[in-house]
Formats: sequence, structure tokens, C-alpha cells
Amino acid sequence: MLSLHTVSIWSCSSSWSHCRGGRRVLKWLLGNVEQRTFASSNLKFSPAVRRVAPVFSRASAYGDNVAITDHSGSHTYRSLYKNSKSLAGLITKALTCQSGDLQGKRISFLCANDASYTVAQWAAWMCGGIAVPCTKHPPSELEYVISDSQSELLVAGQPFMDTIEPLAQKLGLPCLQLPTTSSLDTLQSEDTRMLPEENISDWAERPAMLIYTSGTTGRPKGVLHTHSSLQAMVQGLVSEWAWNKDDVILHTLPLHHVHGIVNKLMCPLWVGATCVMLPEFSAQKVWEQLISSKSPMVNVFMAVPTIYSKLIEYYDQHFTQPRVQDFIRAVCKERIRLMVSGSAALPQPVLERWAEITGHVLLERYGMTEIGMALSNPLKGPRVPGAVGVPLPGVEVRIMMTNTTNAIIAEGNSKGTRVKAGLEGKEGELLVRGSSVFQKYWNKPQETADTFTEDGWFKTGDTALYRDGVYWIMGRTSVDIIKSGGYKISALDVERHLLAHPDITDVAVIGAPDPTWGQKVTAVVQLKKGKTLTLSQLKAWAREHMAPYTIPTGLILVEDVPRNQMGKVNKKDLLRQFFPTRSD
Ligand SMILES: Nc1ncnc2c1ncn2[C@@H]1O[C@H](COP(=O)(O)OP(=O)(O)OP(=O)(O)O)[C@@H](O)[C@H]1O
Repeated sequence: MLSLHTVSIWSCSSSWSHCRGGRRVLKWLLGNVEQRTFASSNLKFSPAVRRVAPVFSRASAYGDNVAITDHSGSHTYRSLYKNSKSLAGLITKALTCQSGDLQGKRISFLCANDASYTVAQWAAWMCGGIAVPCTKHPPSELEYVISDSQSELLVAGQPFMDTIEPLAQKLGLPCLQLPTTSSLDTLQSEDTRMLPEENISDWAERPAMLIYTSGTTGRPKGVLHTHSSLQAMVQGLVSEWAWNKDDVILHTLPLHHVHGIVNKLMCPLWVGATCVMLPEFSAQKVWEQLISSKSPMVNVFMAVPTIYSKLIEYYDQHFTQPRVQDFIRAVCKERIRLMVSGSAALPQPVLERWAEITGHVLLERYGMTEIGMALSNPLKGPRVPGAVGVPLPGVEVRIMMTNTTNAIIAEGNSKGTRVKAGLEGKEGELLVRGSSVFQKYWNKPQETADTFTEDGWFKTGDTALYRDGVYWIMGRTSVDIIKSGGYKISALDVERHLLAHPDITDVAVIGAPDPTWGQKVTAVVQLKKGKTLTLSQLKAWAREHMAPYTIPTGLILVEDVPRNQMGKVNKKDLLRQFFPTRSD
């Protein structure tokens, strides 16, 4: 295992300065903003001047380049821009907004994974609104998001009118229906002259988007990002992962999370690249796209670990001939320049099998709705399996002791990390600061205040450590750090080990309440078809592979480990399901 990242010692007293966000500043970008400066006792970060504008303002420069291909064909930057403008005109008309500037009113939209999503998002921004991307799963979530965000208008892409219209009626909200993507050009509005987009000069601090968290640790919260924080996320990734206009990314993720919205859609659109959108994930379709020689040929792919597992499963079932396997490996190796995994811990067996199949060591990164992407393995240079690399440009991180001392264990940015002498490898809470951090939780001042330290660090709620020049995520402190008999055990670590068991396909490890041990390491396991496993067999196998105190003392066999659209397990739900308490 190799890491080339700089480690400096804690006693080093140098101050670092760095440029936030990307380095390229295009002269036609609007606005000019001074970033907040944070100075801590140990590190000083110089303010950077960054011009901020929404991604659509770059569309005219990319004109007839293909921005998106979807089930209906190709959509150029020019056509996306024009259609968004028409929709923005219709929105301002529906809300009888004379000035054309919605001044942060929320527009909720539910669109399929196609060009209509971008049209709705850009339109909301063009008329000064806040874009609220919705999901139809589960249906109760849709109403919750619309109500919680206090949306004033709903936009329904095809084929969601039947879902949205009854809700609009129930909530007394106006509703606009988008035509099919093949006829987006039929969107017409006479009111586009009034749109404020060309006159707005304060994009930076304007609220842009409310993204709802998955709710794996509680009720979903609306995370408010400004145009400035979105741009910081995009520019950090564009510079670190070398996005360029010749890139073609395959998009198969839901469009209500940072991964699908920012990493896979806004980044390519920022640089004038092409995004190939599939309506939904299908292992067969993804493989077809990855190896197809039809233009545009995919050269970037990003997904959650569950998707990689499903692609491996499909490969093992369908591509059994050696010459087919050689072909796939050769095409992936030659044509694809970047394959990324994130949103949940990447199991090592998945990383290793994917490398065998495609020749690509997946680049694992770490991020969150509230902060965008914070840590990443390198584009070039060694990627450490199980680790999430180092801070992206513009991101500062800390690992803090969670006991009363609140001492800093490690502190770093993209230039390097300092570790307090003797504390390398010690676990603590991960804190993040930087221009990609969100502004607030919507209508939740107390939760917002609770989640920031006094000096402006966002408390991620994740336990992390720094070792061998890279950061490691041990999991959510609230559910993944199991306290058993005085030990603190990372559920993610236990899961990584158990996934190496030959008969286990999927696993979620939880801390079941236990009167003697506090919590009991309990494995909720999905077995391969036709296999059986008892707790004593699992323990016997684990004794060969795991530290004794981490070996599960509980085993629950399930048909499927329940995962949401982003491949995440809601461990609070699992605990409630298998270990209900009186209050449940
Ligand atoms: N590479 C990774 N390895 C391990 N965990 C990761 C990785 N990337 C993301 N995560 C986990 O995902 C979380 C961020 O996901 P997201 O913002 O969607 O929140 P959530 O947990 O799904 O929802 P909620 O905030 O509502 O609980 C991180 O805090 C971390 O726990």
C-alpha cells in the first residue's frame, strides 16, 4: 500500500494558503465575490477572489456541442439554454411575478433522467428561484419535500404529471408540465425578455438549490446551497479529476443527490462535455454503453458501490467467454479514463474484482450533501484501497477527539496534513470547512447551529482517521461505530471483512442493544443463492480473518439487505426492525 501524500508534523508552524475552487476564471462570468476568510490558531487561509455564475451562463460558449444524449436523442447546449429560458418565462408568468425575479422562491421539479431535468434546474435559476429536485420514491417523500421546502410552483417532467398534479391540487400550487424531451423545443414563452438572469450580479450568495438528505440518520433535511457553494464543488472536481470538453460521462444515478446532480451532471456541463443519460440503472445497458463504439463513446463513469456489485454480477453471468472478457478489458482500459466510486464505503472485494475485469482501480472519494466532495484518491498516482484519499482543492478538514478535550488529531488541506505527535491513526470526528459547504438547513436554525462549531467547521457526524498519508472513513458515528465491551468497532470495517466470505453477497453490520456488552456486533447477511450459514460457522471463519472483539456475535439472514436508491442502508430502520424498543 503506497501513498505519496505529504505528511508534515504537528510542530510545523508554517501557514498555508491556497486558491479556493478552480483556477480558471472566465472573463464572461458574472459577479465578483470575496470569500469568507477563516483563520485558526494553527493555519491561515488567504481569501480568494472567485467569480460566481450558474452553469447555464456558460452554455452559449459551448453552442452546438452536444450537452446531453438521452432516450430521445441529442440536446445541444444552445437548445438546453433556449428551452430553459422559455420554461423560466412560463414559471414567472404562472407566479405572476412582474419583475421576473423570484428572489429565492422554491420551484420543486420531478423529471426523468433526461434533458428535461437540466431544463427545469436551469429555468428555476434563470428566474432567480431555488431549484428543489424531487424523487418519486418513496411517494410520501415527494409531498414531504414539496411542503417542507415551501415550494410555490411544481414542474412535472414526462411521465410524472399523474404523480404531481394531484399533489399540486392538494397543496393548492400551480403546476407546469414539460413536453417530452423530443419536443422540448415546443416550449414557448413571450415573457423571457423580463428574465433577470442577465442583470443579476450577486449570484454568489444567492441560494440556488435545496437538496434533501437521504434520511439515513433522521428525517431528511433540506440542505441549502448557494450558487457559490455549488460552483466551488464543481470547480474542485473539474480541476482534480481533469474534466474537459471531450469527456463523455455515462449517467445512471438518481437526480436528487449531490452525486447525480453535481458530480455527474453539473461537472460535465461546466466544461462543455457530454452526458449520456440512461432513464434508469440497468446492468445490461450500462455494459452496452461502456463498450459501445457508437459516438459519443463513454470515457468517464461514476457510481455507488452497489452498482459496481450489480455490474460484476451481470458480467459473471453473461460474459463467460475468455475472448469477450479480453475485449471488455481492452476497451475499458484503452477508452475509459476515469472510474469513480462513492456515496458509501467501497468493499475491497468489489474494488479488486472490478480491477480484474476492467483494469481500473476505482477512484474512491468521500462526500456529503452538506459539503459536496471533500476527500478524494488521486486521479494519477496510487489509490489506497479502503481509504478516501486527501482533501480536494478548497477543502479544509480536521479530525477532532470527541471526548471533552476536543483536541485536534489531524488537520489538513489539499497541500498536506499535519498530525499531532503520537496521534497518527487515532479516530475522531471529521470536520470540514471551505467554500463548498452549505449555507443552512431549510427552516431548521437549531439543527444548523448544532452542526457547526463556533469557528465555522461543519461537523460531519462521521468517524475518520488519518494514517499512511490518507484519510479513512470508519462510518457514521451514530450508527456505524459500535461500542461493545469497551471497544469501539467500525461497522464498515466488519462489513469489509465479511464481504470476503465466499458465501456472503451483501451485509450490513449493526450494534444490537445488549445488557452485558452495551452493544453486540450483529451481521445482517444476504447469502449467495443456495448457501446456508450458521452463527458458529461464521464465527469459525471469522476467527481466521478478524480481530476477536470485532467478530459478530449475532447473525440475521435476510433475502435482501434493504438499500435505498443510492445503495445506502438505513441502519436505524434495520435496528428498529430487528430490535424494536418500547418506543417503536
Ligand atoms: N467513500 C465513502 N466511504 C464511506 N462512507 C461514505 C463515503 N462517501 C459517503 N459516505 C457516507 O455517506 C454520507 C453522506 O451521504 P448523504 O449526504 O447522502 O447522507 P445520508 O447519510 O445518506 O443521509 P442523512 O444525512 O439524511 O443521514 C457520509 O456522511 C458518509 O457516512
